[in-house]
Formats: sequence, C-alpha cells, structure tokens
Amino acid sequence: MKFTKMHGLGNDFMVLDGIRQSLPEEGPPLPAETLRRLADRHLGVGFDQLLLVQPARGDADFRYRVFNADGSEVSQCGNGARCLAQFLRDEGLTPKHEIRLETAGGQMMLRLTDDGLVTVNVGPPRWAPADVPFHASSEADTHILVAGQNAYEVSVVGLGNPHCVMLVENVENAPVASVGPLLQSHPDFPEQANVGFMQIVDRSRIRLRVFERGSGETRACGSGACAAVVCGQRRGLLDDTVTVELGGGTLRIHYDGSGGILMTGPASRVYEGVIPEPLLTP
Ligand SMILES: N[C@H](CCC[C@H](N)C(=O)O)C(=O)O
Repeated sequence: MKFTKMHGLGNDFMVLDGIRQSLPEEGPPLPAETLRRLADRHLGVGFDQLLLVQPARGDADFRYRVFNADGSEVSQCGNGARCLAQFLRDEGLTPKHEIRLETAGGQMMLRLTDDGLVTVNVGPPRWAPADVPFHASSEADTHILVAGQNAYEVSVVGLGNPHCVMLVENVENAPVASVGPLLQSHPDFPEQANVGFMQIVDRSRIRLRVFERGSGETRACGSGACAAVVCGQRRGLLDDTVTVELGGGTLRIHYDGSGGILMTGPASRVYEGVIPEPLLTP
C-alpha cells in the first residue's frame, strides 16, 4: 500500500490515496491494530493522524476522513485539510485551486493561494453544548470543570470536533501533560475533547499548546488554533485576525462572526513510501 508522509507545522500525517487505490468506504482503511502500529514512531511510520481521501458521495470534490493515532475516526483535522489540498494538487488529482471536501462534520472549502499556503474554511463555531458535544444546561463564555483536586475554567466549542480551551500565563510551563489527559477524558465530554492551553500575547497574537484527543500533545493543531481564537474572541480578548504561535510554527486565523473560521498556513510533503501487503494484517 502506497502512502505519502506530510505535515502541517509538525503535526504529521500518513496520507492514503483512496482515489487510485481501492479502500473501504466505511470503517478504518486498515485493521485498527495495524493502524496503531503504523502510527508508532519506533515500530511504524509514525504519525499523529492518518488522512484518507476518497471519492465524494455528494456534491463535494472529494471525501476526507481522519483517524487519530489511537485508531479513532474523527470528523475534523485542520492541519490535515491543508496537507490534503496540497496532496491533491501535487498528484494531479484536481486542477482546482478551490477544493470542496466532504467530511463527517460537514463540508469544508480549501483554497490554495499563490504564496504556497492553503486557506481552510473550517465552518462556524458551534457553541450549543449538544453540538460540541458537552454536558451543560446552556452555552456560556466559560464553564468550570472539576478534575482531580482542582477546578478549571475553560471555554468549550465544537468545530466538527470537540475543544476546550483554558488561559495560561505562559505556555512554556503550562500543565499540558498533567491537565491535558484529565480534561480530554472529563465525563462532561461524552466523546472526549482536544485541550488547548492559550497564552494571550496581545489582541492579535496568542501562543498555544494542544493536548489532542487520541494523539496526545502535537506540535500544532489547526482546529485547536481555530478553537482558541474564537474562544478568546467570545471572552472579549482577541480581534478578528489572530496570529497563533504553535510549537511547529504559526497559523493565521480570521473570524469576524460571519461565515466560517478561516485558517491559513503551510503544508509540507516529506516522503512517499510503500507498506508491503503482508505487513498490513495484524
Ligand atoms: N485529535 C483531533 C483530530 C486532529 C485535529 C488536529 N490535528 C487538527 O489539525 O485539527 C480530534 O480527535 O478531534
């Protein structure tokens, strides 16, 4: 099985072409145990997420599916969407500069810009608890989550995937490794959550670390960057356009309250590889 290794600011992916290779319409493209082994950075290829592109089933150009390193299928991966747009163009699978993707969380528009960057419209933020999903009686600027011996004030938002975002003084010493897993699996998130730790530099710049659901802390999280910005805007702390500094580099996020959240950033190819068929079975 052929694959392409790519990354968006160090959030790295194994990309599978389900257009020119026949892959299952539903469920993981590989046995879950094989997928997890390939995600391992010593036993396999090593990746945060596996991205799969397949023929669209509706009026979009392509269908986009995402699997975390733990094998869980999810509905959104912002960095991955940029890499997929680059992959589709590089492979000659589309001549378009504007690509519409069908995802489990709805449609997303991608635009390849002349400066080699990709802009993704990830859609509007979903604040209603049921749309995150999150157990709460109503939406609010912040919620208090009790975990272990502590209470954490977080903002909660859905972007096709669930996010909770907390403010920290300095991302360098944020309790990502300890608090990230606690809030990821907090019982108020029935499908778990991605956990963002946001330092406000000024109204147009933040620093961010994300403990991702199903993958742990990654060097960048595109949907996490979008979530942090809209949560900061809702709390009156950020302007419409924000530069987000992540471990692997910067993203530009724009949201003015109408239309969708626009995320702009790079997409990088690393290498192509082949997994021999006998190694695809557990
Ligand atoms: N871990 C996320 C999926 C990948 C998101 C991230 N890599 C991005 O760039 O948005 C989740 O379980 O919802």
